[in-house]
Amino acid sequence: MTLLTSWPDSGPATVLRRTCDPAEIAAALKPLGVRYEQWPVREDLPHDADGERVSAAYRPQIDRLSAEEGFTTVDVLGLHPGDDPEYPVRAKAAREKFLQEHTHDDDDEVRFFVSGSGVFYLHVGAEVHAVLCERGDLLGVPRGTTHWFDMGTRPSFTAIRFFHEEDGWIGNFTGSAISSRFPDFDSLAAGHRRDGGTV
Ligand SMILES: CSCCC(=O)/C(O)=C/O
Ligand SMILES: [Fe+2]
Ligand code: NI
Repeated sequence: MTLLTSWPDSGPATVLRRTCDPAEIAAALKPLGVRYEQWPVREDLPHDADGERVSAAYRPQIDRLSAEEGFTTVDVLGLHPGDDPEYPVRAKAAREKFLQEHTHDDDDEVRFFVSGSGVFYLHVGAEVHAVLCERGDLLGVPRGTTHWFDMGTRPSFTAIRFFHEEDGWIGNFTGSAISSRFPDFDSLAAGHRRDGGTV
């Protein structure tokens, strides 16, 4: 189950909202201009399937969303523990990059989780909304939204990323250390599992 947790941006001592209900999550995110929906998952796909297999498996959904929203570029980003000796270095570098609060000023951030999980933290107005996404979740965050992303200390996810721009991922970092003051992926996922969640 997906988990949405909201706090004031002053810190996580007060929880403003905590829900696993997909309809509640979609309704809470809608006023922020954020699209949240769940797509049927391809159970036949290995969790660490390569980009070509992922694109082929989700081709109808990719084509439909691209036509609907005018996306011109789609890529598949995957990171899974396995035999790759480079995994620890790649995982650390990727985590550090996305953990810094940033915006994408020229493009929306639209991601579909093919497997695994990760947390998007949306810093909107005076609140922070953490969306713990898992397989089957589509999140669409409008350009200019201040956010960060945590994949945890042992990242395992594959996501399809949709872009309007050929340049792909361009982040503008705010320089804020806010991400260090909020529960990280490991802690949110552990709490969610204690409550019976599957992430
Ligand atoms: C789940 S896709 C990797 C994260 C990403 O692309 C991004 O922009 C995070 O803020
Ligand atoms: Fe981002
Ligand atoms: Ni869950």
